[in-house]
Amino acid sequence: AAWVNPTNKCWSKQAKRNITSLQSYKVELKSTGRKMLSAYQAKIMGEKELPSVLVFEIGGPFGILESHVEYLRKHFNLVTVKEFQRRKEELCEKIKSVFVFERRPVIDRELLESLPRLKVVGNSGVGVNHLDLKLISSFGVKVTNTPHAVSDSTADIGMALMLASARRLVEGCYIASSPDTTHFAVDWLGVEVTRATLGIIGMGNIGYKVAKRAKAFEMNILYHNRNRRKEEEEQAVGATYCKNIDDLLQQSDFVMLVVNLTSETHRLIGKRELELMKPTATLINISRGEVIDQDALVEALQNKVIKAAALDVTYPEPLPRDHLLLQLKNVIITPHIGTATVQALFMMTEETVENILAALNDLPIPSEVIPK
Ligand SMILES: O=CC(=O)O
Repeated sequence: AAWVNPTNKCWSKQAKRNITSLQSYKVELKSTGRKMLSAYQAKIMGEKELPSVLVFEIGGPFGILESHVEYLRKHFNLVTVKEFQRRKEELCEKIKSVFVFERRPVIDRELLESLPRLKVVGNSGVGVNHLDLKLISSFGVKVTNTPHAVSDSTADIGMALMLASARRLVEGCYIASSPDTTHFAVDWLGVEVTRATLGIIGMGNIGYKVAKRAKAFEMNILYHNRNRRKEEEEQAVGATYCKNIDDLLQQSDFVMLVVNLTSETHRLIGKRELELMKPTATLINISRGEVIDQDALVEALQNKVIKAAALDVTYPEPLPRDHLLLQLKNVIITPHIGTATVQALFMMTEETVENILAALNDLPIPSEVIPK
């Protein structure tokens, strides 16, 4: 029987969904993506079978979500790590891509050496600090990520942490549900986010989405970024550029970290930076734990150098149960849930599929990560 390309049907539906749901991705899809989608179809039609893609596992706490499997199988022949290990000789010549979610599967030299036809590592997520980009690239393999799919949900978590910390939401939940509570006293107060100063460090896709949200809270927005944003982009969200991070730290009521973890941002916030912050300020981290010197942060929180911290990321994750950060009342910690929404996870899968297909078909890749 003739091989029927299952991507055909799915792309048109998919393209429509992308265009309505991926706000900032819209622009890219319109200019390049739409053309690319039909180009994929043309190219893929010429192939006899779907490309084989290695995934960690299907289902389970660390595997591909069951609800994504059907979609992925429309584009790829999925090979789990276990299956690959069992049938290595036969499969190693077939696998052209690895779909990575968080650290799974680990891409090390041994794996790279065992996959001679590997062309692309598709990371489902924006942060690629867990990938050795130089090593991967030395095998002639490309790396892609999903900066668009993650931006709304991660910006939302930044806002949620800022609001929860400012209004002492976690303490409030405890008081409301504690058996010891007999009446609601107003003997502790939060602070308002409205019209406060927010300093955003890292003004990429996510940082900019945070700024958009903060504008609705009438916040005074400062930002620092390697590259200054265009004037019209600054004006659209009312953000002021701080070339010097120190200025931002000194002026902000809330400092939000939204940078990628690189050698330049590793321990970006240490003792000196915490001391520059206001004693009334809150530090929010939605990037990677290693951007902060955690020991310095514990000390600053204990000594009231800053008022509070709200962290979606730490090192390690999870923290050891006796870690001091878990014992401080002025700290909120969430379990790295920036992208943990139904929508974000599916869009990440979609964006990864598009990246992988583009790479496998020698087409422009929507989100390629180039090693520096
Ligand atoms: O942490 C989440 C991501 O890197 O997308």
